Amino acid sequence: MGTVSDAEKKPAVIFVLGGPGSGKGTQCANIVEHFGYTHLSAGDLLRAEIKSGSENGTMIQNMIKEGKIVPSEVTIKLLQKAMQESGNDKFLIDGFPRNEENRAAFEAVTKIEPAFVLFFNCPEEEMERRILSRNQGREDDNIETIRKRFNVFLESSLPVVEYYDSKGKVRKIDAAKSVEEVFEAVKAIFTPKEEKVAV
Ligand SMILES: Nc1ncnc2c1ncn2[C@@H]1O[C@H](COP(=O)(O)OP(=O)(O)O)[C@@H](O)[C@H]1O
Ligand SMILES: Nc1ccn([C@@H]2O[C@H](COP(=O)(O)OP(=O)(O)O)[C@@H](O)[C@H]2O)c(=O)n1
Ligand SMILES: [Mg+2]
Repeated sequence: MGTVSDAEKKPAVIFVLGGPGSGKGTQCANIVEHFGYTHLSAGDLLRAEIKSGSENGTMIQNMIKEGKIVPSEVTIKLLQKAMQESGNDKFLIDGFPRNEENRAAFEAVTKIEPAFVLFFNCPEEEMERRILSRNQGREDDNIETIRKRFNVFLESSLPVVEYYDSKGKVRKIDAAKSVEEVFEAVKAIFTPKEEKVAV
């Protein structure tokens, strides 16, 4: 505990960001299959926390319904627990950090810097279409909440992407294409250069 060897064992983290409906979850599932990462969706962890009947459940549910961002203390605890339980040492953290508070708190608490940020760039009309046909029974996938989530994305989440961009850490993907085409672009980022076949 707290030794140098612990510091050496810091897990590899990739933040997967993009607006609601940009395809983060879909592409993370593909990356898991091909590259052995563990996928941790902050939204999925928060929804599981509601279902578990936790004391924070009602607060989380209300915030999700309003498209607001849950205090990072709650979300980071869930992420840390899932990381420990996974037994893996490489993670796709999907939908987090969603604002500056998420970002700064994660860094302060875990001391982990992401290897890079995978950013799915998609026009709002396309994201809206996708969410409205997602059919996962989510309480926030209605037009009223979607509009609020888009505003939060523009005002709070994009600045986080810009912060990492200023550090040269953003790998931006055109997410408006088909699932297959987007995954081709994703694969190019995850495949080490020496393994790429020259053409
Ligand atoms: N490239 C794509 N083209 C069309 N539909 C997509 C694409 N990627 C994902 N979808 C669909 O759009 C919806 C939102 O995708 P999802 O992966 O849940 O996005 P996010 O996690 O960013 O909100 C899902 O119903 C998914 O099947
Ligand atoms: N870091 C995060 C991620 C999600 N959330 C909440 O969970 C909701 C759904 O997040 P999600 O990542 O599952 O949504 P999508 O971008 O996948 O559509 C967000 O709108 C927030 O209310 C949060 O509070 N903090
Ligand atoms: Mg998602």
